[in-house]
Amino acid sequence: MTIAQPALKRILLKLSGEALMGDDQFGINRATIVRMVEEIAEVTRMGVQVAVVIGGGNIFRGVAGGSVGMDRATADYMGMLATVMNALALADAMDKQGLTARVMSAIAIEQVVEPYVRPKALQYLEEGKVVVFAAGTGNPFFTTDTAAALRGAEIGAELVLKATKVDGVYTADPQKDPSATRYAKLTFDEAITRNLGIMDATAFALCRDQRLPIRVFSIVKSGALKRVVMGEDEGTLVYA
Ligand SMILES: Nc1ncnc2c1ncn2[C@@H]1O[C@H](COP(=O)(O)OP(=O)(O)O)[C@@H](O)[C@H]1O
Ligand SMILES: O=c1ccn([C@@H]2O[C@H](COP(=O)(O)OP(=O)(O)O)[C@@H](O)[C@H]2O)c(=O)[nH]1
Repeated sequence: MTIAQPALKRILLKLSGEALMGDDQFGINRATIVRMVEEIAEVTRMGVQVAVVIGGGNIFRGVAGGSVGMDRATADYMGMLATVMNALALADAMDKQGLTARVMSAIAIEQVVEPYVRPKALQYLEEGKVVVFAAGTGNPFFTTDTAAALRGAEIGAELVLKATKVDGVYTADPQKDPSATRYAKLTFDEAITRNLGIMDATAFALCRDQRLPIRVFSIVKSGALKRVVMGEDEGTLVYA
């Protein structure tokens, strides 16, 4: 009997902050995080190297009211700090489930997390550790989706996997337009010219230029991460 091998060796998984909320209104839902970590552990055991970029929307949108009228860059730094909190929670859950996780932050907070140093991140991945990239790109006016594209390119990931609440890229936002239909695949140029709001244009453009494909899939659907890693058709593929 031949055992099926994963189709991918190194992946960059983008988890939106909102995905960590589960059914809660904001914050981190423990059951949701535990389930996600189980899925990550499963593919790691198959020998896939996993790096994660975590969002901050679940915490940041909870405090965003207080940022109304604030300087944009200052509010963005608050958003980046929110991703550090999520990264710590995620890494803690990973350690509890037998994975070895390392958080690397794009902003220096040295008493709390180690700084992002690319060769160190590559070393951890080679060692089978899960690297959680926190604080996005470290720059205001960007998003964690762009951070996923950037770090994905930097570590030589074969694919960026965007795990989100919807199960792919639709002709319009499916949460607002029930008649929207899902693409099985589409090019970056199509995604950008059609202004599809699933990811920002900066992230799409970076992946397009680096020829780094993105697969958008549902975080709610159990086993989806493994199916993507096995090369099965799950969600939507965006390619150059
Ligand atoms: N064309 C589209 N196809 C799929 N989802 C879309 C589209 N346009 C907007 N969206 C929205 O983008 C969201 C996915 O982005 P994500 O980063 O997970 O969420 P957020 O930006 O709210 O944190 C989905 O929840 C969906 O409602
Ligand atoms: O490189 C980055 C990444 C994130 N952010 C800020 O952090 C917030 C949270 O990130 P994001 O919205 O991407 O999280 P998600 O939607 O994935 O939960 C953003 O709104 C930005 O304010 C930023 O300024 N630069």
